Amino acid sequence: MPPVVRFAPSPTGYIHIGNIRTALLNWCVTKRAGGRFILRYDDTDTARSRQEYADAIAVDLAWLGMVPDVQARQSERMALYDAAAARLREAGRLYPCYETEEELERRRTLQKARGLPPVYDRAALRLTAEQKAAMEAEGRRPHWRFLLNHRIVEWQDGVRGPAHVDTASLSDPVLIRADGGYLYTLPSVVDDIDLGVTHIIRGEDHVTNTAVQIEIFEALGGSVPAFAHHNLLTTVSGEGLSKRSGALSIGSLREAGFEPMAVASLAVLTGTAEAVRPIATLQDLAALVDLSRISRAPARFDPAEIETLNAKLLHETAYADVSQRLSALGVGGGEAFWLAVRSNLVRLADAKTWWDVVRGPVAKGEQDREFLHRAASLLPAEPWDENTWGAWTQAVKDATGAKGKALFMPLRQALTGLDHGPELKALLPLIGRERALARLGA
Ligand SMILES: Nc1ncnc2c1ncn2[C@@H]1O[C@H](COP(=O)(O)OP(=O)(O)OP(=O)(O)O)[C@@H](O)[C@H]1O
Repeated sequence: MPPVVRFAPSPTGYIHIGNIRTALLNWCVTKRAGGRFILRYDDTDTARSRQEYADAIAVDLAWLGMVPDVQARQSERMALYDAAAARLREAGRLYPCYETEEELERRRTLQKARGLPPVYDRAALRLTAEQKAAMEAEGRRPHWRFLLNHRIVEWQDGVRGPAHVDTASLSDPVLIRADGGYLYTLPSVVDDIDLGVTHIIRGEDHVTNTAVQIEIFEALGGSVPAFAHHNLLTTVSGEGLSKRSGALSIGSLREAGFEPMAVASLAVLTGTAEAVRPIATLQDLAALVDLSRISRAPARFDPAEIETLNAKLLHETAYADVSQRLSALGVGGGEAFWLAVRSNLVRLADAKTWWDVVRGPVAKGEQDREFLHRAASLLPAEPWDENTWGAWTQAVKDATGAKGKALFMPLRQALTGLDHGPELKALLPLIGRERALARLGA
């Protein structure tokens, strides 16, 4: 059976490189096996979720080449969660609690003072019907906790190998808040069952959730998917990433002019046993993904590496793959120009700078006018090709005795206005005889 995976961000900010690592790993695992990819907006937190963020997530995924097969929004699926909550209540697995946050905090402080773990003591289970009625009459509204089975929950983790959590060490999780709103835990399981999710690949921030959710899958009679928890990406200084801070957002990397595959390669290969390098397509990247070779330690993400990777990727990119974007930038010169400049680019937009150099005007610095006049008089007739530069500079060398840097640098500076840049044997035919003569001051 082909896999069904989901990427389930909360639309509470712009997704960052860490979130996209999760999305890409899911995409790679499912698409190479002919499976489906669900984009599910976990937007039960109505105060913080925004349509604008949901739209931006879809744009970010599409930019990286991920178009979901199915989209779902939790805010539209409340009836399913209500039905599941009713079933858990009937089964005695969901119970009302009336403690306020302050009461709970006081109890936790006491537990810690006695050297006990700050785990919820299930006091609400001992409330009588009268006590509950009295609290309701006072206007207190319950929140609802899931009754854990207090057992060792085990699973074979795709990244971490055999994994287990003793749910006796956990507080019964709150599934429904006093205002009736659902926390993430229950809707996620209900949707995974309803949408037929077979593999859950997510960050290791969810390991404890997994133990709880496996108990909920079982309580609802759903089949438990395979789980894999990958390491998280951090900043270079080791800090976590958050949608709320906006740091390293996919949108900002796109606006900075990076190639989607440079971003994708770095997001997926960082913190794995694979060497970090630019991979040309998602398909090729998918073939490299091996969940069991993802490191257990958090992986530092260095934005400076994107520049290196982006440059390497462009250096190997074929003209056909960028011709439309070059036209949109106002860059001409066809394939010959692309091949001449691509190894000098860090970002695609840099091509425009070199195109401006070809077209001119170029900056005029200090010039040895006599030398340049001599060189101009030796310029061969067109048509020019890759051999023109070599033949011409040989002629200039023979005539003037200049060699090495003394020969090439004045010519480069006069022809391009710069002391560095693409190889002149490729650039000279694009500049052409007329412009070359003018730049040499002839
Ligand atoms: N730094 C990270 N590195 C790798 N994966 C991450 C990172 N942060 C979150 N994820 C993963 O991204 C997915 C979407 O998570 P979620 O929407 O909760 O994002 P978040 O960045 O953790 O949230 P927020 O900043 O809004 O609290 C989850 O599977 C989560 O494990």
